[in-house]
Amino acid sequence: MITVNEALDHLFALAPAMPRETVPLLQARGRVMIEDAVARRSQPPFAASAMDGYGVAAGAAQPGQSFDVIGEASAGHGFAGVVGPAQSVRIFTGAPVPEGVGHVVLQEDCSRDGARLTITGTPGEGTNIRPAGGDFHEGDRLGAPRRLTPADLALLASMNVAEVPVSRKPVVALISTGDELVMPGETPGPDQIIASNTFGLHALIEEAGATARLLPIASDNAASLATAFELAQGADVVVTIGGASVGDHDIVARVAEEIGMERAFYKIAMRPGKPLMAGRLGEAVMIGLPGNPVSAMVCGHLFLLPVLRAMMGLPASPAPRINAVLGADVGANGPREHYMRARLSGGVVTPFDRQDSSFLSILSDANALLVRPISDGPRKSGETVEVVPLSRES
Ligand SMILES: Nc1nc2c(c(=O)[nH]1)N[C@H]1C(S)=C(S)[C@@H](COP(=O)(O)OP(=O)(O)OC[C@H]3O[C@@H](n4cnc5c(N)ncnc54)[C@H](O)[C@@H]3O)O[C@H]1N2
Ligand code: MOO
Repeated sequence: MITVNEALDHLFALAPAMPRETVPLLQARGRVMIEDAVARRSQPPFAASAMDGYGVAAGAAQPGQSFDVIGEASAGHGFAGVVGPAQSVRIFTGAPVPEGVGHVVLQEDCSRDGARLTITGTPGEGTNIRPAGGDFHEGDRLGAPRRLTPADLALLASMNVAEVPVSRKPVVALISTGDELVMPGETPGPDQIIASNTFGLHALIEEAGATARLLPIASDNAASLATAFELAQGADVVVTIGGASVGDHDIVARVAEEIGMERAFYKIAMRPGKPLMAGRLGEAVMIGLPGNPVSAMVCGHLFLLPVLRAMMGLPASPAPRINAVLGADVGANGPREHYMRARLSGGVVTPFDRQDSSFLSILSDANALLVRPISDGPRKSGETVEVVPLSRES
């Protein structure tokens, strides 16, 4: 059996890179920008007032000083004249600062009588003026590759960049297999259960910025599975769920190979997730996930997400790990790397007692996977361990 990292390397080698496309900002959320964006203007483009108040000459903002108010500057409407040492302008937040003004005094620190202004408070040291280019300058770059966040989109808009080059979203076909499965909302027969990890994986894929295509459940026979593979044509990644193990009805590997899948690996030294398989299927990469619901989801985090990220142009790297302090004693680990469902809180990670790879209630409570290396000895509470965060602490 190969290791988790060896399996990941195989998958990165199999994964096709997505072509480039250009999208307007409103469609760019969560997309991977694959070329640097260059600011087409500076921000602010002019020295701008940060407050509502009165603009006076630098050094003139002293308690008791009086000025003639000679005009007004507001956002979108500058004051064209020059402001002399005994003069001031009414000015509002965002307005271009007129020539001659070096300080904006807050209106709370002033009293006004007609065209006469007197500083009644004590203006602070700060000038309340934002210098031109204080945020960024024309020509500054937002580096790629990066998955665009809401903040990035606001920055790009501010740079006057209206559309961005991104990688096309990978299309992932999801095939659940098994005579026992029905869809949520349907009425299962006495020996049937509801397809579940299919929906978790769908959400993981969409959250990663790819497109998930849920195909009809395939029955445990070659014809049904072959039909599902046909329906998956055109996808960049074909993911099967279940039928990966050694039972008489576990036919995914055989049927996939019959239709031309070139196997890269089968079985990894990992728990849960041992019967994972992968290979090339035409232009696509095929990933055969184990059916146990938690196994499929853990493999989704550890393999599918890194592969999708790499396909979209992000660095080919494993699921991020952090260090945490162990919150309970744990026994020795066996010959497979164990990803224990755990709760991470305040830097302390505590594995759940029940680690059955079919218990979704435990996975739902977990927000991290505690990584137990192959043949790791027993560990005491308080030792430092590695953790793969699954979601934010809550
Ligand atoms: N003799 C052996 N038996 C098993 C081994 C082994 O090494 N030797 N490995 C075990 C491990 S580990 C796993 S993991 C499972 C994986 O089996 P399959 O990938 O063949 O999955 P199935 O048998 O089809 O299903 C397993 C389990 O999961 C349920 N399932 C399947 N798909 C879904 C779905 N989409 N949603 C919800 N539940 C699903 C299915 O009903 C089964 O209960 O094999 C062990 N056996
Ligand atoms: O690897 Mo299986 O995924 O342990 O349950």
